[in-house]
Amino acid sequence: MVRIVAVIASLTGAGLGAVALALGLGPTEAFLFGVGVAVALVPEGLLPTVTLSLARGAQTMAAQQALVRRLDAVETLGSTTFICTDKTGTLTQNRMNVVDVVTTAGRVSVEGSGYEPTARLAGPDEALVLVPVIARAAATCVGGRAVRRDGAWRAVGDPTEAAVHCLALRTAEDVEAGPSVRRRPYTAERLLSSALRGDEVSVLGAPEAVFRRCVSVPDLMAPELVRLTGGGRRVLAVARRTWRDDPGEAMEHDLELLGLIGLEDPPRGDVGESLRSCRDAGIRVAMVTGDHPATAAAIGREVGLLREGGVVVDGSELPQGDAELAELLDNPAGAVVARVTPADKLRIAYALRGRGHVVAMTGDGVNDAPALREADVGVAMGASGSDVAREAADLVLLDDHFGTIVTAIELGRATYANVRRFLTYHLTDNVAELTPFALWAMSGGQFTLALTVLQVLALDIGTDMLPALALGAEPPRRGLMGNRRTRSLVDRALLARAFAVLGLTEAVMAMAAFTWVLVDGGWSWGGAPSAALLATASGTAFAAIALAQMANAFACRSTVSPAWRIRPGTNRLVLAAVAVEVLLLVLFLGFAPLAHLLGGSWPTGTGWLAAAAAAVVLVVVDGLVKEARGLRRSGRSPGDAHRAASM
Ligand SMILES: Nc1ncnc2c1ncn2[C@@H]1O[C@H](COP(=O)(O)OP(=O)(O)OP(=O)(O)O)[C@@H](O)[C@H]1O
Repeated sequence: MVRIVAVIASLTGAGLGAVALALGLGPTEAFLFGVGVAVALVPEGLLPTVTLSLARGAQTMAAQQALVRRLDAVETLGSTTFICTDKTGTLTQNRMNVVDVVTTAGRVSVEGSGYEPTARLAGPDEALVLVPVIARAAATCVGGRAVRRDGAWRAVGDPTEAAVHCLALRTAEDVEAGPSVRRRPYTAERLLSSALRGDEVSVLGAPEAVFRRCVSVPDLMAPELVRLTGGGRRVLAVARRTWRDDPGEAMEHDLELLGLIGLEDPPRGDVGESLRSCRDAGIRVAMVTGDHPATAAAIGREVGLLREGGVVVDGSELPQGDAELAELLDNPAGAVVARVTPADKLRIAYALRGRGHVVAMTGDGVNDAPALREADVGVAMGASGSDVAREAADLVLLDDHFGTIVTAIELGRATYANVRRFLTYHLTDNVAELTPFALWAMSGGQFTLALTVLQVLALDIGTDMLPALALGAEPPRRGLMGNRRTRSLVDRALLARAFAVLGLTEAVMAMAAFTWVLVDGGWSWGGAPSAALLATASGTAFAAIALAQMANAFACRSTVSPAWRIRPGTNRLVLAAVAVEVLLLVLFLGFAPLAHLLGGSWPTGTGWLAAAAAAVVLVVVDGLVKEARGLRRSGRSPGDAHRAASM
């Protein structure tokens, strides 16, 4: 954006310089005019202010466990309209615990805490005797472990696997005993893992993947699967066979089904609240998970992601066309896509972007990298994700928490609102700086030029810089997520306020102060004032703009509240910046060598009064416009008025 402004400013400067030449101004004066226009239009302080504001946003996010890997992601985060999130670990705690075992002779419930190897088992005797067999076979397939460390039992490796190992510790003896194990680890493509110990093959995996490989599936398994998944359990099926060859894919067929294991993974406590914030902000959320559709739907309902009328779809049944896919997921009552593959995730990100959404997509696996790159904001898990996913991401969640994504979006929005604040502030100044050059040219040089190019630079880079930076640090307003965010940074409302209200007032007041001092000193239209009179009048115009900008710093803190209704102490940086601005103004006008270089001298008493009036009038005009707009809004809808109150 800064580059675009610079190009427009240069072209406008060159164009108007040429017009001035055509109107009869001498080449030197026309050139001076062109340079003045260009310098006045370029908000020289904007680039560092934007960069520092984004950096500050990134720093605040890091303190909230959200690590931004690219600075511009801060702004993109604030624009997010769709979040595609994992389930396990993001919406849930990823603290797996086996609570159900279904054997071929009936079901057994397991009551144990965390990864502790003690538990109470309840169920029919003929089922209870089968639990150790299932647990041992399942544990053979996994590398994750439940271990005692620093006095507590913890998961080492994948929590699902650690919970399976823990079940074996709770129910079976000599879990590790026997010949060495050759494993085929779990992959999301196969949805299962297997192991060969001696001549016995054990297979553990998603029920549909294991059932397909079994010789037969006892009748009780299908309803038990529905019961378990409907209760939000992650379900693993366990099967076995005898094998006297090398381990490989072939051994994972013609299996005997031993049973099902149901794991509980409680939702994170504050996910419901984060989801409500998303809804208030008009952000859609879809769960995109590798888990079973019924498990995912149950968790979705429990946390409030999926409501009446929401959609649940299996990854293998996604619509072929991208437009239909995006339309299906863009559901205000929530969407769940289960048994999803990395390729599905890539398609989902692509389709939703095609529908105009700004998409944040979470991912942890190596294969998630393309989807993370396709999304506007790729979000990787810092605690459990792979390095490849982190490399591909724009945002890394240090705590894997869904709430952290929402906090990052909120902070992104706050940063975005701040960029709009200081943009308004800078643009106001540009109007006031451009006006003297425009009047001078339009009058064919009859109206004396009020500002020098160096004075314009002193305003842009000197006095304006710190208040703009302070506006970039405006603390987030409560209810910010309730605001529908404007799509573009510079919209009609911002331009109208900066140019037609603030800029116009500041320009009129500065030029009035300048003319007042000139006329008071004996100048009349078309005449050339003495050098001393011009310097005093020019110093007055300079002071009027600088003082009006001090008032503007307070006015720009809000787009709805008049400056007199905003408590100054809530952004002390603005107070400090304005104090420095006063010192700079005194230096620029009172320190003779500098004042001489810039081309303006210390104003008279009436000059100072006229300059101070610019500040007062700017705050009053801005405040009255805000009050009038507030009245109009509350006349229309009280809800709108409340919603708009945050920026
Ligand atoms: N270590 C494992 N061994 C065998 N099967 C497993 C293992 N881990 C998971 N599964 C099965 O594979 C399915 C998908 O699990 P996976 O961990 O790949 O999903 P995910 O995409 O990481 O889930 P989420 O999006 O919720 O984080 C599970 O429902 C489970 O049935």
